[in-house]
Amino acid sequence: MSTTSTEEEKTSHESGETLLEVNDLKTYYEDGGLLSSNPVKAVDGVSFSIERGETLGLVGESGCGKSTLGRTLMRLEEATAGEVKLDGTDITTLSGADLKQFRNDVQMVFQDPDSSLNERMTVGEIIREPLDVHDWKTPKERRQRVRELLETVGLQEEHYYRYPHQFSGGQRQRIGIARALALEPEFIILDEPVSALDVSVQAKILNLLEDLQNEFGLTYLFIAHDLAVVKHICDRVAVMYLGNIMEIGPADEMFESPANPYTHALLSSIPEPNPTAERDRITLRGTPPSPRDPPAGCPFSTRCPVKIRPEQYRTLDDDLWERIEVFREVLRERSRAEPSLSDRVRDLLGRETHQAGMDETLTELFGGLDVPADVMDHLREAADYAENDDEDAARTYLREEFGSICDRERPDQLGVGDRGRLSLCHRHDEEYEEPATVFETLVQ
Ligand SMILES: Nc1ncnc2c1ncn2[C@@H]1O[C@H](COP(=O)(O)OP(=O)(O)OP(=O)(O)O)[C@@H](O)[C@H]1O
Repeated sequence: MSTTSTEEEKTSHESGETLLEVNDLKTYYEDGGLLSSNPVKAVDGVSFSIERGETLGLVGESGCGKSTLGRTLMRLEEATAGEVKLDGTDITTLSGADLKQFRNDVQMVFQDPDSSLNERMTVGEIIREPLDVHDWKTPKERRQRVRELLETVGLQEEHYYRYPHQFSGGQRQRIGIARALALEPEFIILDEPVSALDVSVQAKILNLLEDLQNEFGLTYLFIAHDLAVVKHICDRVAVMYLGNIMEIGPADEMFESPANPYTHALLSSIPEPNPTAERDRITLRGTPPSPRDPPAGCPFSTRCPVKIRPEQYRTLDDDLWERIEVFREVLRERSRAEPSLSDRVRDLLGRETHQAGMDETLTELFGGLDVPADVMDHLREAADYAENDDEDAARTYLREEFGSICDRERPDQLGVGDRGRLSLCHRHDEEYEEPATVFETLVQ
C-alpha cells in the first residue's frame, strides 16, 4: 500500500500547487436547548486538499454533511475544530480586513437559483451587489464589469434591467454564477449547482462552468448527489458518509474500481445506462446512524456488507450473520425512536412495554434458521436487556460478542493504488481481505 501519487498520471486540471488544505475539520451543531443533548456531528474530522485549477467532487447521501462542509469552508458556519488553509493561511480564525479579503477570494453558487436571487433587485443590481459591498473601483466601472459578466455567462446586456422572475431556471443559475465571478475569486464552491435544472439545461451549465474554469484558472469544490454529473466534471472525487470522507481519489479510477465498501454501495445504486450490462446492486440494511450518535468504530460499520467478522464467527452461515446484524440494527433504531403512544400508555399503567416485541423479533429474525446454541444464548441475553428497556446494554453486549475491529476502532485513511487514492477502511490493512474480493464472494 502506498500513499504517494505519480506525477505523470495526473489529470489535466491539476497544477501540482495546493490551494486549499483541510486538516481534521469538525463542525458540530449544538442544540442550545434546555435538554443538553449530544451535538450533531455534521462534519466529523475530515482532511483533504485541492490543487489550484482542479475540480474536486463531494458526493454522498442527503444529510451526510456535504453542505455543512462547504459552508464551513466559506466561513458561513464556524468550525468546531481543525484547520482550513487557503493559500497557506488558516481561514477559520480570520477577522476584520483579512476576512473581507477572504470573502473576495472564495464564492459559493447555490442549488436553488430561485431562492438565492433577490426577486426585488434587477439582474444588474444582483450581480453588482458584491462589487458595491466591497467598494470595487468606481460605480461606472462596476456597471461595465456587470455588462462583461453578463456576456461571460452567456446572457445579454439588455438583461441588466430585467428581474429574476423573467428568466428560466438555467438563466437564473447563470445570474448566480455571474454574481459569484464578480470579484474574480480563486475558489468557487458549487453546492448542487445543476440539481434543480432540467437535464438538457444541466449540460449547458456544466459546459459553462468548465469553460469558465479554463478561462480564469478557477478551482472548484463541486457538491452533488448525482454521481453521473460528478463523473463528467470532476478531476477527483471525495465520498462522504456520516461526516467523514470515506474515499477520495481520481474520478476515473474511483468509478472504475471503487475501493471503499461505501463507495461500492453508492456506485451500485446508479442505474446502468446499458440495460444488458450486468451490475449487482448492493442493498444496504437499515438507515444511516444519527450524526448525534455515530458508531464508535468505522462510521459505515453498522451497514457495511463486508464488515470484518470476529475470528470465531468467520465460518458462521452468511444468512445467520446478516440476521444478527439486522438484530443489532433493530436495537439501534429502538434506542433512537421515541416510545410509541401505546408504549407510553402501557408504561403509565405500569405494564411491561417491550416484552412482546422482543420475543416476536427473535422469532421473526431467527425462526427459520439453524442457530447454534451458544449464538442463541447471546441473542437471548441481549433481548433480555432490551425487554428491560435497556437497549444500550443490549447493544453493548452484542457489540462485545459479535463486534470486530470495525465496531471498535476508527480506521485510518489508507493508500490504495499509486495515484494518491485514500480509503477509510480496515480491510485495506494487509491482515484482511480487500473489500472488492469479499464483494465478489458475496455476489456469487
Ligand atoms: N443548522 C443546523 N442545526 C442543526 N443540525 C443541522 C443544521 N444544518 C444541518 N444539520 C444537520 O447536519 C447534518 C448534515 O447536514 P448537511 O445539510 O450538511 O448534509 P448534506 O449532505 O448537505 O444534505 P443535503 O444533500 O440534504 O443538503 C444533518 O444531520 C442535518 O440534519
